[in-house]
Amino acid sequence: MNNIRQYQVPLQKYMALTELQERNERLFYKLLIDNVEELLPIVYTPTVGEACQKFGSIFRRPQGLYISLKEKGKVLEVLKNWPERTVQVIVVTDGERILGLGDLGCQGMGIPVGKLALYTALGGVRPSACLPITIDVGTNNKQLLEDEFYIGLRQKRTTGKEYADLLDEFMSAVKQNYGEKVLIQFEDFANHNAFQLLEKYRRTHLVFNDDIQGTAAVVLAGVVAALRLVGGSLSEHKFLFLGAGEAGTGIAELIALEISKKTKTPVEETRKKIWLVDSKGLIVSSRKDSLQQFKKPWAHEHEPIDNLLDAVKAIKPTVLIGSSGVGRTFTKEVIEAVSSFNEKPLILALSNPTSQSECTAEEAYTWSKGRAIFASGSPFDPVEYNGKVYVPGQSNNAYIFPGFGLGLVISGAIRVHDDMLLAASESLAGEVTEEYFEKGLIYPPFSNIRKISAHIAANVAAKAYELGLATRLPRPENLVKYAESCMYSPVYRNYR
Ligand SMILES: NC(=O)C1=CN([C@@H]2O[C@H](COP(=O)(O)OP(=O)(O)OC[C@H]3O[C@@H](n4cnc5c(N)ncnc54)[C@H](OP(=O)(O)O)[C@@H]3O)[C@@H](O)[C@H]2O)C=CC1
Ligand SMILES: CC(=O)C(=O)O
Ligand SMILES: [Mg+2]
Repeated sequence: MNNIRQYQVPLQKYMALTELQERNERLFYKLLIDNVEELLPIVYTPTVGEACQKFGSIFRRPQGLYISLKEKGKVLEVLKNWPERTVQVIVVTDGERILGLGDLGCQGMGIPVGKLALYTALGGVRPSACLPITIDVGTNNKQLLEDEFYIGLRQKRTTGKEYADLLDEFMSAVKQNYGEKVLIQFEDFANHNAFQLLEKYRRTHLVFNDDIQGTAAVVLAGVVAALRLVGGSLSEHKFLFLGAGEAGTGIAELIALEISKKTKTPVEETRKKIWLVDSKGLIVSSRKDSLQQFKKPWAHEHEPIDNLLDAVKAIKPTVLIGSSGVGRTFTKEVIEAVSSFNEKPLILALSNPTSQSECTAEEAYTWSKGRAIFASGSPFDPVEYNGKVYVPGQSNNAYIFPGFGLGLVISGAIRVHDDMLLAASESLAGEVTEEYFEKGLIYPPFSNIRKISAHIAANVAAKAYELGLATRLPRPENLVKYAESCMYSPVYRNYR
């Protein structure tokens, strides 16, 4: 840590940690686990975003497996080149929507590598059982195509049948090589592929889309926890999203599902509490014909509104959620408006990395005159306002996916079910105790994450057994203890 702390520039810390991960993996994980709050912003958002942007020029050795269009017809052979035979979790991207930074092509590899480092450090999945994969179908990022250090295919993205065929070959090869119980986590695909891939493979493979499903579980947990501060039940709140893509509609759907289950109301009804704004304005029924499939359920009756501020004034949400990938969109006027009709507005600025956050923590607290309950996708330091210190929480799927994946792995689950997401979410919400509420936090600190992950894993595994989706039989009696016993720890053996 002393060495890492010598570096002033976060990207240099990232590079030093990458070298450490390659040189002494056990020490890397020991550092990460013991200093999780300090190192998370380096191996994960925001620094991992910068690392992906500059990936070509900081590249040393491949840390994951690249599968390119050139390998069409040979994907199984390529998979067999990976030296580990037992793989439990794959995180795969095609690099088209890296955080809120857009299409970074092959340079998106930093994301699967970073996510899997968290699978090990936060969720205890053995490093050797983690496989980062980037599928290289080209990039539409002109700057990268012209960059002499770009490491990927120098061509525009392929789409349509060629794309679908490569993905299909990949999905079959993974199952053939690693069996039915390997978890495939889709990460940072653009939404025009993400929803289709999830829909296509969720009945045949153990697949999980972190941006749609993991984000949904973490946000639902934060909102449920926040209700203890704000008051009211979930069904009494009104939600407005800026951004109606994977994160926005994924969260909206899980909230609607939870309200539906709690109030025994059809989900078609509970969706009416939730409104979304996209780049064209409020999603309303008059736009229905031109909307992408995943937005259609959110097209409620309302006159068209083309901007967020007017939507806030018209809808009067109690919860405002940013999932647009565009920074500084929660302006002073927007935050003042939402604070004018809420004693304690709940404001979540989910977009990553920090540069894309809809507002800063300081802006949220200052413009709401210290009344906002605020959390963000990338971390912000505590803020002092009017002599009081406010500690913003981090609303990031990193709270969910490591424990969620561990739960699937230890139960030998063969499919993901929405009820497992609700189970993970409930478990996380239950970890927020009074001492955190007093600081305004709606998530527990990451320093407790391994314990939290073990509880999430146990809850998810319990649900897998209940649903008949678990294959590890008999069911362990104490699932928390069992989860803990399965977790990798970076300790050295004692030799006599
Ligand atoms: N905190 C967390 O754990 C997570 C955070 N994220 C972050 O959320 C962001 C979005 O991700 P994701 O949902 O996958 O992305 P998508 O591309 O799927 O969705 C983005 C949405 O934002 C809308 N949008 C874009 N620009 C504007 C604008 N100027 N005004 C209003 N709406 C706009 C888009 O509109 P249109 O449809 O019209 O193009 C689209 O609906 C990213 O920054 C990502 O890092 C994602 C997952 C997890
Ligand atoms: C956190 C995450 O998954 C994202 O920003 O895409
Ligand atoms: Mg993501």
